[in-house]
Amino acid sequence: MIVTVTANPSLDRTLEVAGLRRGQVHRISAVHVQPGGKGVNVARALVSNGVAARAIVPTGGVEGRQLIALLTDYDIEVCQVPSAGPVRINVSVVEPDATVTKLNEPGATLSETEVSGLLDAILGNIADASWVVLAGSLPPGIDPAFYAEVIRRLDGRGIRVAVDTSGPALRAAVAAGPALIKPNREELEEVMGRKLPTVADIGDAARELRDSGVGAVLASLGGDGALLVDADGIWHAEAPAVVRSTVGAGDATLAGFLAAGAHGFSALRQGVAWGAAAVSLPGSTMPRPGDIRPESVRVRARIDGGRLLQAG
Ligand SMILES: Nc1ncnc2c1ncn2[C@@H]1O[C@H](COP(=O)(O)OP(=O)(O)O)[C@@H](O)[C@H]1O
Ligand SMILES: O=P(O)(O)OC[C@H]1O[C@](O)(COP(=O)(O)O)[C@@H](O)[C@@H]1O
Repeated sequence: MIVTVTANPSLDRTLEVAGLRRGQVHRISAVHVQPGGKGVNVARALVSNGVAARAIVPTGGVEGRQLIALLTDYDIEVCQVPSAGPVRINVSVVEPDATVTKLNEPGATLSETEVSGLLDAILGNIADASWVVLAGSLPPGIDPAFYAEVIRRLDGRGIRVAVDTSGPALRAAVAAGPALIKPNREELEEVMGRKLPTVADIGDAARELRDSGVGAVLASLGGDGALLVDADGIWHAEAPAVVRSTVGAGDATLAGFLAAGAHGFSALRQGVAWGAAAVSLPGSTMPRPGDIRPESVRVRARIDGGRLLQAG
């Protein structure tokens, strides 16, 4: 069982438009409304590929009820933590060249009681977990060290923790030594406090994080694929894709990596295959087995030191 925690879930509206122009009226050509938030997406990707997942989510308001209704389409065990404020709505605007503009709400403030309800829900629903995935931003009202606190509470219980978040929450989580983090390039640059223009720079940063106590770093690099540094080595992998929507691609990558054992180049291959499949699907649609092509992924153990990453 893989348990995901999404402290700040969302209803994701992906709008397809011919071209975004500030200050103009736009006619939308297609709308996708999907359950969202990073841990929710990881759980959707896992169950879509036959891996058992439980999603822990605070749910409030009409939007929370809609989120739960949309999740009934998936075979996910959902653990709801009642909250007074509504689940946020995040809007992504996708243009024909696959440029994505994301408008993410902060989310409703969680009260102290709701935060301790969330912590209790996590601690009470992980006995059968091999992995706990702490994913996405924290809503207002939660201490940025919340994920770090969960990592410390799970220490010594034989449960591995993966973290996919950003900013101060990621920095605090890194200091608590999780088994795995899945930053994208921007998040990694933020945590390192420096620019990382090349694949080699990403590898150096990932090694430094491992030296500081993080078990493994799976850095997703958009069109440049992903780089893994774990106890056994370093690999870079990428796959060609016809890009339609990148929303949720990082979540699909993390799900594929965990589903494949979360270790070494074969798990990296699956992660990149799931990410490449996700970008070819509309909205934040998670790939199913028929969409995923691990044979199209090229994995290298030698890092092309000078290779500049695409502008992102
Ligand atoms: N333009 C692209 N072409 C091919 N694959 C892509 C592209 N953008 C993203 N991907 C795939 O999706 C994965 C996750 O994308 P990324 O943008 O790094 O994550 P996040 O969604 O977390 O920001 C990448 O590792 C890659 O496999
Ligand atoms: O919690 P955050 O950082 O605001 O991100 C939430 C958004 O990220 C997503 O999980 C998509 O994530 P990625 O595109 O990074 O994989 C959306 O479902 C959601 O709207």
